[in-house]
Amino acid sequence: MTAKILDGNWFAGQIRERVRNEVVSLQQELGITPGLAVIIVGDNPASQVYVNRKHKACGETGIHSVVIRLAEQTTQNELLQKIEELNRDGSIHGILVQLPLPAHIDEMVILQAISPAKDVDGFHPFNMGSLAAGRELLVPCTPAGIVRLLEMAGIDLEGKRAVIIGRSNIVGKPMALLLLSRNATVTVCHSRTRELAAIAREADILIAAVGKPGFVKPEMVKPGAVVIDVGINRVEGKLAGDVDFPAVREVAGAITPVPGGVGPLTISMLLANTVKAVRLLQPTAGVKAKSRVRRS
Ligand SMILES: Nc1nc(=O)c2c([nH]1)NC[C@@H]1CN(c3ccc(C(=O)N[C@@H](CCC(=O)O)C(=O)O)cc3)C=[N+]21
Repeated sequence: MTAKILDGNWFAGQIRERVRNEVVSLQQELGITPGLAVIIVGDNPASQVYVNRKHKACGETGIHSVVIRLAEQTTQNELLQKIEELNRDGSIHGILVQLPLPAHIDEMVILQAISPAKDVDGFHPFNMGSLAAGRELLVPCTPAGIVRLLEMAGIDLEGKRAVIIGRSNIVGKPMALLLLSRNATVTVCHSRTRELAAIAREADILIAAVGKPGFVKPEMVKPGAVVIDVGINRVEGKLAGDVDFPAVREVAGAITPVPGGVGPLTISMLLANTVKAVRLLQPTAGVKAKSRVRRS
C-alpha cells in the first residue's frame, strides 16, 4: 500500500481562509484589527526564515503584525521590559518570543512574563496548566495544528492508539494532552524508552517529534497507520523530517511530508490563536463570535 499524502499547505490554507473571515467580522462588528508582535533575539538564520513566514501569513489574513528584532547581546531585563510594554499595548493581542533564545537569557522567565491572555504560543504555565486540566485556552500551535489536520482529514481519534515520540513542552506534552482529551489511548516515548520500535508499531496514529532525521523506519510503523512528521531537521542545507519518508510511505495509510506538512499548519494556528486571543481579551467579542457560528 502507498500512503495517502496529507498536504499541510492545503489544510493550512483552509484554516487561513477561516481566519481571514474572522478578522473581517472582528473589524466590522468591533472595529478591532487583531495584532501580533513577534520578538526575535539574535540572528539565527532558521529563526529569521520562520519569523518572515509568520509576518507574511499575517499580512495575507489581515492581521496587523510587528516584528521586533533585538541584538544577540540584549539583556534579559531589556527583553522583559519590551514584553511588559507589549503586555500593556492595546493594539497587540498576541505576543510570541521566537525560540531558541541566546544562552544568557532564561527561557522560562521570559515565557512567564508574557501575559497569559496574549500568549499565542500557549507556552505560559497558566495556559499549559489549563490544557492539562482539560480547558483549552491558547494551545501550542504545532499540536493544535495536528489535531485540526486530523479532524479535517476525517481521522477519528476515539479509542485509537496514539504514540508520540518526543516529550518536549512545545510538542510532545501538549500533543499527549490534546489526544487524551479526544479519547485516544496515548503513549509518550522518549530517548530512555525501551522497546521503542515495538511500541511505535502498535500505533494507529504515530507522531514523530524527536529531532532526528529519518528516525522512524518502516519496521516501526503498523501497516495502514497515520504518520505525522513534526521534524524540521536541516541536512546538507535541505529540510528533512523525523520519518524516513520514501520507505514509510509504502507501509503507512496516511503521512505528512516535510516540507509541506506540519510546518504550514503551525503558522496557520498562530494566526488562529491571535484571533482567539482577541476574543479572550474582549468578552463581548466572544459572545458575538459564538452566536455567529451558531446562526450560520
Ligand atoms: N516561540 C516559538 N514559537 C514557534 O512556533 C516556533 C519557535 N518559537 N521556534 C522555532 C519553531 C519552528 N517553527 C516552525 C514554523 C513553521 C515552519 C514551516 O513553515 N516550515 C515549512 C518550510 C520552511 C523552510 O523552508 O524552512 C514546511 O515545513 O513546509 C517550520 C517550523 C515554529 N517554531
